[in-house]
Amino acid sequence: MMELIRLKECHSLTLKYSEEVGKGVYANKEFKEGELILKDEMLVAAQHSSNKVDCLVCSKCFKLYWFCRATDWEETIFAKLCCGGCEEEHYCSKLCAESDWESVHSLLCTGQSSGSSQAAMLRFLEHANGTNDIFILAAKVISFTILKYRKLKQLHFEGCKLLDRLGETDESRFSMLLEAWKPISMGFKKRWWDCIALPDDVDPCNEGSFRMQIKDLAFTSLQLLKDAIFDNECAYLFSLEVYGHIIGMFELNNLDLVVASPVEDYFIYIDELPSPEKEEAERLTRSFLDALGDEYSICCQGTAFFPLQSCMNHSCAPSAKAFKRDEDRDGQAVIIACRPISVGEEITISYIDEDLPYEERQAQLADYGFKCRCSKCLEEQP
Ligand SMILES: C[S@@+](CC[C@H](N)C(=O)[O-])C[C@H]1O[C@@H](n2cnc3c(N)ncnc32)[C@H](O)[C@@H]1O
Repeated sequence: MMELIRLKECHSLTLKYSEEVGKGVYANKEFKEGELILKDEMLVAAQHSSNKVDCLVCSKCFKLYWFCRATDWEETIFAKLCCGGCEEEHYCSKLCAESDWESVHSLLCTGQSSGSSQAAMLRFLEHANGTNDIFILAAKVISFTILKYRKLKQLHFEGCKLLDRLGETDESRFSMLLEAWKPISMGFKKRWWDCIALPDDVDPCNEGSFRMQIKDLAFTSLQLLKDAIFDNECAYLFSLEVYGHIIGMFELNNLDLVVASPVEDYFIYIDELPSPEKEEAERLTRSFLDALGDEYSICCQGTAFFPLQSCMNHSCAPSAKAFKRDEDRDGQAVIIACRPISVGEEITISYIDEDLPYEERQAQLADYGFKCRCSKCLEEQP
């Protein structure tokens, strides 16, 4: 964990473990109110399939498409293609396309040059889109780990060519797989079917069969994924236990991906202009807004895995807020201090609307599997 913090050069933060709440993030320096604490880059992310129709974003950095400036015309045309030739993913630049291909997409692509069985991958995606698109995120985690493992293995054996691969043992392969898995292990929690909240329309006496149905759904999805990308050397990743934990990690981590539409800012800006500049600006931009249609201000919505943010615990009187500033136009998580924070203090965020009454807060937090005992709850509990 500390390695990840070092890699991200977050010298101002530290991770600690407590019996009561597990991992937590603590301040190594003082933060002023409004100061940036952390920009956490997502490891894997996916836009909700229903949101894809209304909001075109880069599949790697999640910047809104027409907001990205390409350097020249050729780049603009080239940038939008996936390296494998599928039409599912779109990119704002060649750099994003190549980086996504190398880190995740090459195994999940349904194009001609994909590294998986196209028909099997299509079956997996169809099932995920028809049931729960969290499976696509889980597939991305598995693909990320396999590709990283292969890269580590290649690097390792390039380094000891003369050994004629004698160094390749089950043990060395396993330790490379563990190394590839390390960033994901940060968010590992409970199995999906154990931690998913019971929906309101399910009678508590049917809880057992509900959880069984969820497990069966995960099993079906995993079989379809195995048909598409199974790798014998990474067989551990394809166990139902690991798959259930990966999905559970998204269920329990408060990791929404939101990238606002820049058009919203335009309206705020225009509203604040004095007359007659306001009317003039509206006249000049009306044709552009008409061309964009009614859904111009829909933001990108999805789910992402942010390794460090996933270690931040909840408080109804939080010390920090996940809050995008004007300049934060991509899918990174931005954490800002919402009051002064002293050295050694825990950085907490609120997973819910902390202004709700006590009972409602506790009910919503039950979905995350815990009863909140923060200072505000202790004060307000009946
Ligand atoms: C996003 S994770 C936070 C990191 C977590 N402590 C860990 O070890 O990975 C959310 C989980 O942390 C625990 N948690 C977070 N805030 C808590 C709190 N105020 N009280 C008790 N448990 C909490 C719950 O188990 C919750 O499902």
